Amino acid sequence: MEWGAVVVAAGRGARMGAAENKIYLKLAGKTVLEQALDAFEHCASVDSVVLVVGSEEQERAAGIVKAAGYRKIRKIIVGGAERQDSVCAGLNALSTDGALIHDAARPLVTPEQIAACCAAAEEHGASALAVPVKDTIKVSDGQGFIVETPERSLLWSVQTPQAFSRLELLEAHRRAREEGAFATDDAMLLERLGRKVAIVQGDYANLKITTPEDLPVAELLLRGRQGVRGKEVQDD
Ligand SMILES: Nc1ccn([C@@H]2O[C@H](COP(=O)(O)OP(=O)(O)OP(=O)(O)O)[C@@H](O)[C@H]2O)c(=O)n1
Ligand SMILES: C[C@](O)(CO)[C@H](O)COP(=O)(O)O
Repeated sequence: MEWGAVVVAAGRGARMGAAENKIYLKLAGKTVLEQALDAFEHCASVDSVVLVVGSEEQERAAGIVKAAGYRKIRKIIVGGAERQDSVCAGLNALSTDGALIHDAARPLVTPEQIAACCAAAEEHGASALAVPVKDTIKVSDGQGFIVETPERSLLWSVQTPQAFSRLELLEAHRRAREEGAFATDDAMLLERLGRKVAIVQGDYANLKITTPEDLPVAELLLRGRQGVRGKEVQDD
């Protein structure tokens, strides 16, 4: 199957509290956005990429893409008010049968994880990268009291990339819009239609840059990888 990726970067990064969109912050010498795009550029399963950016940020993103020399980025388009709107805009701009959805805010994704999501979606119809939950999770009553403790062995913390048939995901987005459903990820839009989404076990390191304390952790992990790659080159 031919795979295209929608990389969504049109958020504001309000929880980061930085002066600019968090995806333009630097991590290990590159922007968060470039770290994420690098993985898609280096993944043999991916043919093309649509980058979805904020309305004021098209020029800046185009500059970054040009300077980095990415060959797979076909379009840079403007996103919407919610992540769901940005993904939908990206899906409409993509032309491949398979659609990978990825948050630009996850700079630690690897080409291997992307390829694993494509393979699982080819086998099962749809897939999402996820890691088993480490903490005990509580459900609250919304007023500060615990009401329930779900069985932890069944809980997964879902990440991106998530992989789908492009037309099936577009249809799920259309249904969600029509029915006023709001989802924080794309797997949820298929779940609500009773479709199966396979879990691909990922890595705790594929964190989402959300709040300021995520930055030093991601920097350390990325520098560690660069160190390993540097050593591999020396050993060759
Ligand atoms: N309208 C939006 C909202 C989010 N995103 C993207 O979706 C990803 C995950 O969203 P999140 O981490 O919530 O990013 P922000 O919305 O930027 O953060 P915040 O909620 O703190 O403002 C990010 O890559 C973000 O750029 C997007 O493309 N369009
Ligand atoms: C899709 C996602 O990365 C899964 O963990 C996440 O839900 C997106 O971030 P948001 O903070 O919920 O917008």
